Order: sequence, then C-alpha cells, then structure tokens
Amino acid sequence: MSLADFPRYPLLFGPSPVHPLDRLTAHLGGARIWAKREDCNSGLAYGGNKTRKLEYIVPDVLASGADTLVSIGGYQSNHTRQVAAVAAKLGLGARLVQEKWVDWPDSVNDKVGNILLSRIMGADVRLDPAGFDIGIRESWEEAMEEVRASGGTPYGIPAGASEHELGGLGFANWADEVAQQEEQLGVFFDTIVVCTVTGSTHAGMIAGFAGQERPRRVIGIDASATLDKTREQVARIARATAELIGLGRELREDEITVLAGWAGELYGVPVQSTIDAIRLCGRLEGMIIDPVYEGKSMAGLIDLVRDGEIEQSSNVLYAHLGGQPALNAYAGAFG
Ligand SMILES: Cc1ncc(COP(=O)(O)O)c(CNC2(C(=O)O)CC2)c1O
Repeated sequence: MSLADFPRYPLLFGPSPVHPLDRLTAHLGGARIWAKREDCNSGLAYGGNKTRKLEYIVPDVLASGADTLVSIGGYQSNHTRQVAAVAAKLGLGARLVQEKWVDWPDSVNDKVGNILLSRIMGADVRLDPAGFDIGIRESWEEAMEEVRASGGTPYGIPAGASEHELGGLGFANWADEVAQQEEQLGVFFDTIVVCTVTGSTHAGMIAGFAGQERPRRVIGIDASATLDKTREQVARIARATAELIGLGRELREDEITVLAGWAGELYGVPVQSTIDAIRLCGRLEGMIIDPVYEGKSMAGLIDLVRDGEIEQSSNVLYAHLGGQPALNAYAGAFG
C-alpha cells in the first residue's frame, strides 16, 4: 500500500500557502523562517490541522453509513469545531464532548471561540467536568452509546483524530505537498517545527518525510505538558502510519523528536514565552497564533533559532496549524 491507495475527501482550498516570515527572520538574526498556513487551508469554519486529517477519515465515515460524528476535546477544542464544520458540510449530526481540560480564569471560556462556533454550526455540545487527557475517554464512549440508544449510527473520532487508524495520513500527505511546493519555490526546508499534543499531525509528517530522498529534521514542540504520553503517542502513530503507507523500513529513533520546554506546567495555560511569541508574530508579521498550541511551538522556534540550535544557514518551515478562535477565551492573558 501507499498513501495514494487511500481515498481522500477534499475539504481544503488546495495546497496550503507557504510564505517567508522576513521580518521575524531579520528580528531573530538567524535561520530563514517560513510558514505553511493550515489556518488558511479551508473554507470550513477557519480550517486547521484537523480538517486535513479529516480528509482521510471522511471516506470511512461515508462508507460506514453513520449519521452522527462523535468527538471530544476541551472546551476550546479546535478539533471538535472542525468536526462540527465537516458534519455540517456532509449533512451529518455532530455530538461533541467538551471536557474541562483547562482551568482558566476567563469565565467565558465555555461560551466564546470554538465552542460558540460549534454551537452555531448545529453541533450537540455537552460540557463534561473531566480534566485533560489525550487518551480514549469514557465520556466519549458513553456519548457513542447515547447516539445508538437514540436510534442513531455514531462514527467515533477520538481526541485530535490521533488514536484513529487513519489519523496520520493527512500529514503524511502534507509532507508530499511540502516537497511539491519546494520544487516551485526553489527552496529546501531542512527543519520543520510543529506543535504536538495528541500527536498525529507530527507523526504523519515524520512518516511522510521519512519516505523522501532528502532527510530533514521534524521537531515537535510539546504543548501537552504530559511529555511522556505525547512522546509515546507520536512514536506509536508515526510507526503505524509509516507501516500503513508502505515506508518499507523501521523509523529511526532520531526521526522522532519531541522537545519540552515551552508547554509550561499545564496544557492550555499560556506562559510568558507563549504570550511573547504571540505578540512578536502579531507585531512583526500580522500573523495571529493562539495561546494553547501555536504560541508554544513558535516560542520554541524562536529559542531554537536564537540559540543557533537551528543553524543560521537553515530554511525552517513553521507549521501554523490554526487555533486562533480560542484567543477569545484568553482575553485576560493580554491585559
Ligand atoms: C491549533 C492546533 N495546533 C496544534 C495542535 C496539536 O495537534 P495534534 O493534536 O495532532 O498533536 C492542535 C490539536 N488540538 C486538539 C483539539 O482538541 O483542538 C487535539 C487537541 C491544535 O488545535
């Protein structure tokens, strides 16, 4: 099997844009920094990295005859918002479990941003008091049972679509897309920087790039603050995805890099480096990133470039995976 053997249901405008961040590059005085914009990849409710993953899951949904997508995330989950958008587009129901993954002082964080968008799109949004965990959750399994009990046919999509057999394919395809865009741009991105939490974005990239001629570093910046669990999940999904697309060899340990240092103590709670990174990107590039995910991966990129860990001669591609709607629940962080 190869990636081309898996059906893909188009949900994107086409290849997501790649562009240089020249003012950020000049400000840091190191490697040349570029961005690939999953936050501009689709017309479905601001798109994002999950929309790309869902392109490979939707054919299985349609083949199953399901009438309701059942998924899970925190109150401000970008993933469940993207599931709601795809359900709306396909004329399916969406039953979303929104757990209290973040203990954050803004009293509105279960009313604005992503959860508001999911409600606007008609999803059946249920709040759950359980805390953060990237694994399979009882509340999600119970929600599927409830859909069955009410006569529906559920299709389960776990958190971030990561513990789904097809969850890594979207970003294996992303790796191929990058290679095509490099041809057009006449550049080679020797380093990729990506935020990693439930892991299949990063894992798919690892598997996809591993099959290409030129090796490159794919650096995952942990934003889960449960590093061991995320690292394990990335490695397992990367290996499973590599198998699925017929890589034909084992992944090496050095192909799986997840760095700690910018997640802070708790998932979903920004730290100073997160806020600084958000402000820097906003003021230098007019590029908006979020306080839960991309603000943390950009903080990592900034330090790695400043410290020379990513060399001056590098072309580094920053994966912007979306997430901006959640900013509305974090207004207090920008006092
Ligand atoms: C904007 C943004 N950037 C990076 C990530 C991390 O992606 P992975 O979960 O594939 O590692 C998310 C995930 N979000 C989750 C969600 O529920 O929204 C799955 C956790 C994200 O939304």
